[in-house]
Amino acid sequence: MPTLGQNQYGKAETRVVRVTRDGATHHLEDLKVSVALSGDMDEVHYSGSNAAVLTTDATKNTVFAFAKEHGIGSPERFGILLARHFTESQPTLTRARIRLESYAWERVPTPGEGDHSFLRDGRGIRTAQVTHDTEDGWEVLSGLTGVTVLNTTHSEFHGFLRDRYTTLAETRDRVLATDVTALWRHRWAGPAEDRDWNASHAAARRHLLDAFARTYSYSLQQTLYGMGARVIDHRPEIDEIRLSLPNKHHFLADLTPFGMENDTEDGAVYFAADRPYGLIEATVLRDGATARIPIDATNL
Ligand SMILES: O=c1[nH]c(=O)c2[nH]c(=O)[nH]c2[nH]1
Repeated sequence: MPTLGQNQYGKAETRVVRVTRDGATHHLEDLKVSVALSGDMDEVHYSGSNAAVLTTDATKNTVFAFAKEHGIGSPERFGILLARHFTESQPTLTRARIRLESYAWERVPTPGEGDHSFLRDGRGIRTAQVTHDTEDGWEVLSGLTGVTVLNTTHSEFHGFLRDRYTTLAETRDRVLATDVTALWRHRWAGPAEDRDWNASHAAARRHLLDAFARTYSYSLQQTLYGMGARVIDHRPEIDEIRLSLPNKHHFLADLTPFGMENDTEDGAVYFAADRPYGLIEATVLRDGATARIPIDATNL
């Protein structure tokens, strides 16, 4: 008889929006939550007995009930509350992994008319992944995705290997653009739903953007390392960060058929290519730390 391997189940992509009222000033939290549970699940697969199965429907209901009862606060805190609830309330559930996306809204100012209008912020999505395993303990990852950044200069690329298929021209001045996906692992220091996850996230985000902007780049790989190292150097609570950076190529448009020069010196026109794109990925680790973020965790 074939053996059942790793398995998990739960409700994926529950969208939950919480409004908190402070008089006429309202606050909005907007999440997508995916629950994946594991444990004593041999029987449901082998024989169809559901006796050990907490329904995926109940896990979805728990997301809404917890949002009302405990508030959200931050994706990390909310993920910790949910993971703890599932592993501590059901003996058959020994592992809970909660993935969260958080969508930011900024206010549309309406002086004198209350504060209840919002504009969805398009500057990327905040992510988190909380895992509680009754044997292995806790892991909290925070991250972001879809944060698009571009430098119009201070990027060169030359000196690379050449083989018979290499045609790329060397460049001393190019546009460097990417959509940042990053996931970082927090050093675990006990139950921490009350930690200031929002401040930690804001600081890590700031360091990533600052390092992207300030690195004089000879490759996107070098920029990636600079971004990760900046976070590790400045945030003692973070031991590991994995980055996935597509190279959003901007090619100089060929204007010679029109008798026009097009060079970077005095401002140029680029063709912003869509695909294919280079994809540069790496983990940056604190000295002595062990890499635990899976290599494809940033490609979900
Ligand atoms: O920053 C870059 N890294 C590469 O590895 C690469 N390869 C390439 O064609 N262009 C670039 N740019």
